[in-house]
Amino acid sequence: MSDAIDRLEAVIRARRAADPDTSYVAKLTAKGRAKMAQKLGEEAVETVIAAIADDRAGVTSEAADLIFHLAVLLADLDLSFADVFAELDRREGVSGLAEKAARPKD
Ligand SMILES: N=c1c2ncn([C@@H]3O[C@H](COP(=O)(O)OP(=O)(O)OP(=O)(O)O)[C@@H](O)[C@H]3O)c2ncn1[C@@H]1O[C@H](COP(=O)(O)O)[C@@H](O)[C@H]1O
Repeated sequence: MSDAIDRLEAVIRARRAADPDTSYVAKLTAKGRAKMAQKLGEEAVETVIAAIADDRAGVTSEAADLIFHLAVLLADLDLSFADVFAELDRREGVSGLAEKAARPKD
């Protein structure tokens, strides 16, 4: 796991119980999971808009917001990027097209 992700997860865990008047993580945590999910969606849309505008600096900034808000949501679910990367490891070497073709048909 990258050091930056490890540090981000540690600070989010530490700040969840902080004073919402002095901590954005605590403020968002107090608002609940639906608000966290909403913020994640907003940051995803902002990343999409920057990408369509070919705004590389914008994508970099919005992607950082996106990853931060994903980390806040994962923490609320007692999940971490280790869980996400373990899933990516499990998928390694499996073509996305082959995986989709093998899905049960409804
Ligand atoms: N990486 C981040 C980070 N990225 C983005 N943000 C904040 O995320 C918010 C999202 O931006 P918006 O403009 O959408 O927020 P907003 O307008 O307040 O949102 P709404 O009220 O409209 O929902 C902003 O307040 C950003 O400052 C972050 N806030 C905190 N961190 C990390 O979390 C740590 C702990 O932060 P605190 O909990 O604030 O101490 C910091 O030291 C950083 O390492």
